[in-house]
Amino acid sequence: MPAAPRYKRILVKLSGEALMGDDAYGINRDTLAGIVAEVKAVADLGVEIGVVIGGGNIFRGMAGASSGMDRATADYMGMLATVMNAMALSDAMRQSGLNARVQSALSIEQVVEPYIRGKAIRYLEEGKVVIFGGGTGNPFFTTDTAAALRGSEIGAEIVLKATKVDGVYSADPKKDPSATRYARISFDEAIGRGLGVMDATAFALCRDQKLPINVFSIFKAGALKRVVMGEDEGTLVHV
Ligand SMILES: Nc1ncnc2c1ncn2[C@@H]1O[C@H](COP(=O)(O)OP(=O)(O)OP(=O)(O)O)[C@@H](O)[C@H]1O
Ligand SMILES: O=c1ccn([C@@H]2O[C@H](COP(=O)(O)O)[C@@H](O)[C@H]2O)c(=O)[nH]1
Repeated sequence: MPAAPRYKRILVKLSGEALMGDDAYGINRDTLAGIVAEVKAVADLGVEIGVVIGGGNIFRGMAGASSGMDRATADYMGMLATVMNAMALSDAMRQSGLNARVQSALSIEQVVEPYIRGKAIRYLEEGKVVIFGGGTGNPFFTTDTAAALRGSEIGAEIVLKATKVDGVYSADPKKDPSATRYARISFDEAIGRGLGVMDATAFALCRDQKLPINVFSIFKAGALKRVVMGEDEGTLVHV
């Protein structure tokens, strides 16, 4: 008998920046199709999947604020960017045969339906992938925190941070080539060491909800499925 997935319901935090592929900005169609194939491989196992998508490929509030823009205004622009990514992701999923729904934390009902927790859970039970756009709906937060929040709300067993690096390192591996990767690390240690792969708010919420996080590279073929099957992949952040 084939092995069963370790998790029945997961929350995938998908990097916005990863959608760029090798482009300098925006969404690379081939990269998007590759990411969707990774998600489909897990959906085909019968795993219920919620997705929170980032917006760094289009706009980050901090970047706007650093060029003189009001921070909250810049953050709302960042949240709108995540809704665009959610729509592109849902469209690519539809093309691959996946049934996906977008819900937004910001109210733009002509475009996507609003976030309604009960409805999201029903979609998951029906086997639909639910893509949460608009982050938390509040400025001064990130989509990592949205992933911790939605993951807690939908009763996910784990948050899977699908990003550009293959785990949590002792320092940012893009800046420090001598950084080493942890196979496992506790929330308290990750927060205490100020490891920048996720913001402290997201780490703290997951810690308090006893919701583990697995950080892995979305560019490594089959990595998402390996995490879901309970194999060693990336870094497990645990209570
Ligand atoms: N200690 C660390 N270990 C691993 N990565 C780190 C660390 N510190 C900083 N980073 C950086 O964090 C990045 C991932 O987090 P970031 O929030 O920037 O991106 P994302 O969530 O993948 O994208 P987006 O915000 O667009 O959704 C990595 O690309 C890496 O360069
Ligand atoms: O809850 C949230 C989530 C996001 N934002 C803003 O959006 C951008 C893009 O999100 P990333 O997590 O960086 O991918 C972020 O920089 C914030 O400006 C937000 O305000 N609130």
